[in-house]
Amino acid sequence: MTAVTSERETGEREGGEPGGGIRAAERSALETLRHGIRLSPEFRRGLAGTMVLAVLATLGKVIVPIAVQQVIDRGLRGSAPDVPFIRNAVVLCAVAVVLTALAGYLMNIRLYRATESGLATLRTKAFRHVHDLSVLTQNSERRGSMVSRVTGDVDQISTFMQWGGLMIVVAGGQLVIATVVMAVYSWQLTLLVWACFLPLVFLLPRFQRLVALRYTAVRERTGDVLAAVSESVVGSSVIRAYGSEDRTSARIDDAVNGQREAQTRAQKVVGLTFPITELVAAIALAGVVLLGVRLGLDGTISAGRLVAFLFLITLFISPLQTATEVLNEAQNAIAGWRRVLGVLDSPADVADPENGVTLPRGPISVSFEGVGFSYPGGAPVLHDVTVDIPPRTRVAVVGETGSGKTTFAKLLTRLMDPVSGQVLVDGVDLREVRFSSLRERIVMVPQDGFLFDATLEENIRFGRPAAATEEIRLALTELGLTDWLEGLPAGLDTPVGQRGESLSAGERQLVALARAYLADPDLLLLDEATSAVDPATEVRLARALDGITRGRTAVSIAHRLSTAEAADEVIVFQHGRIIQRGPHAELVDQPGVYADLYASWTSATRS
Ligand SMILES: Nc1ncnc2c1ncn2[C@@H]1O[C@H](COP(=O)(O)OP(=O)(O)OP(=O)(O)O)[C@@H](O)[C@H]1O
Repeated sequence: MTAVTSERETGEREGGEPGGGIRAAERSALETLRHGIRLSPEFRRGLAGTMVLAVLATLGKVIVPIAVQQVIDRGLRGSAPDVPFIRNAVVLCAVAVVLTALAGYLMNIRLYRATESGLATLRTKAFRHVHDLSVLTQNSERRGSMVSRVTGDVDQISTFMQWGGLMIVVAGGQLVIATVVMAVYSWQLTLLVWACFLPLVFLLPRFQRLVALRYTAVRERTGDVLAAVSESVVGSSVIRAYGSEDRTSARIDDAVNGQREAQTRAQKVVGLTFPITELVAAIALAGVVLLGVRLGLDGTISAGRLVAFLFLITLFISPLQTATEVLNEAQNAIAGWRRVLGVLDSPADVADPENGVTLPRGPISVSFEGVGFSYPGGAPVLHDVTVDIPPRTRVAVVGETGSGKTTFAKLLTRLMDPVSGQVLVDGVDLREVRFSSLRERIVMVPQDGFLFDATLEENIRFGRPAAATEEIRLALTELGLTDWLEGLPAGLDTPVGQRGESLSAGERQLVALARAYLADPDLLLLDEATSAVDPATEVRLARALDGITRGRTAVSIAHRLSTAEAADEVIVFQHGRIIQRGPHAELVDQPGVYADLYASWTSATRS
């Protein structure tokens, strides 16, 4: 069970905790569980009934030893067996066994139902919250970790809640009830049994720590395998192009072997639990037989009680045999809870305002007033940016790499909020605008717009889910893309593949533009793609860009300065400040950053 759990893990464990994760890591195991159950109250639903069934299932297990004792001591005591008594005892045993099995089954069903609905709530809450987190929290290195938290980590909790948690309840009850019955039969033999098992009870947690350590190594090695395999799959074209298949295979082989060895080392320790508990049980049995016979000869214990004792000892063994695994699972589950709660506790730093403003439709104006921004823990990347963009103006934002252009665009779409100053649309602070209104009026087309594994039509419709096929066709016609559409094998029904891999980079941009055009925003932000495209697509892109920006306020992060040439105004960024502003024709004649950028761009494109 543990091994399976470990293999499901992704290797992305403790690292990359979002802000709240630190708090979550400080919580004690009990607090973590309490907090988790508060967030998904379904876990508690019907718990009292489940506990009653657990007690019944456990009680049922001691009925057989008690019946055996009664049959031997009372049914077989006289010169002739008391057949009716024995028959009643057998029937009672049969009923008890059936009822125990039934109670166990019902308890399982109830437990599964409660844990599954609790986990479903947890998953939904975690996924929703991931969407609420700003881009600051969701930077690329953390996205994978977020996904593993809401999938693998929740699965880990699930394994424990449905198996380990139950084992703790049943096994704990089994130990208590068996001890009580044994003590009633003979306190001397009970002491003997506990004396044999007590060292094991102290030893098991230490043992479990060793198991946990070995499984940590397994998880690390599993992470290596995943990293090696995913890198080789993602980079398969580069690997083939450079003929480095052998090196890649060797890396994968090493990782797989490392995981196999770690897994074997872990299993060696886990496998020890069984023989050790068996050995202790055998010693206890031998001791009980020896001492029991002496007590029997003294007349202190009856034959029936002694035999029942031997049965009761077996009730001891199973919980102890699985204790190492259960403890390990409990530890994994608590770690899983901590990581999931870490996601849920990360504050959504860009919040939808309560009673937010809905902006009326129509041409939009933008103002940045003394805006400053720095990424968490980083140096300021925008300094006192002040700029006005009148409605229906086409603005090109240019600057060297890392000068702050994308940060400017992210602030304008409220993917994050400024550290100082404010961003206004139509005179309203962005922080006061209702999310739905904001997303309707302002659309950003990123460099590589994400395409879903669906048809071209479905991908374009993402801009406006209610759009009819004819409207999608019309949008493509208005953007001058009819010839492109007709050239595609299945027209609008062409599948684009995962992330749009069946299309060229330029075609993916065309789809992203058509999607934005269909959304019909009043302010359009374009992060122009840097990848080179073929001349025919270049012409189509230019045509589509012209069509999409016409009559709107449009801000383009221009990597090709032809976009700046066509814009009404150019804004030049350097080191997070606006250092030049004006039409291309004016700026290109002034000595300065823009003229230099333009000169190097023209020489690069002409060479
Ligand atoms: N998520 C982030 N976390 C920390 N720092 C960041 C992050 N994103 C960008 N930066 C830093 O902010 C600065 C401005 O980056 P920005 O992406 O705005 O520049 P840019 O002008 O758009 O660059 P490019 O043309 O290469 O896209 C850079 O120094 C960059 O390293």
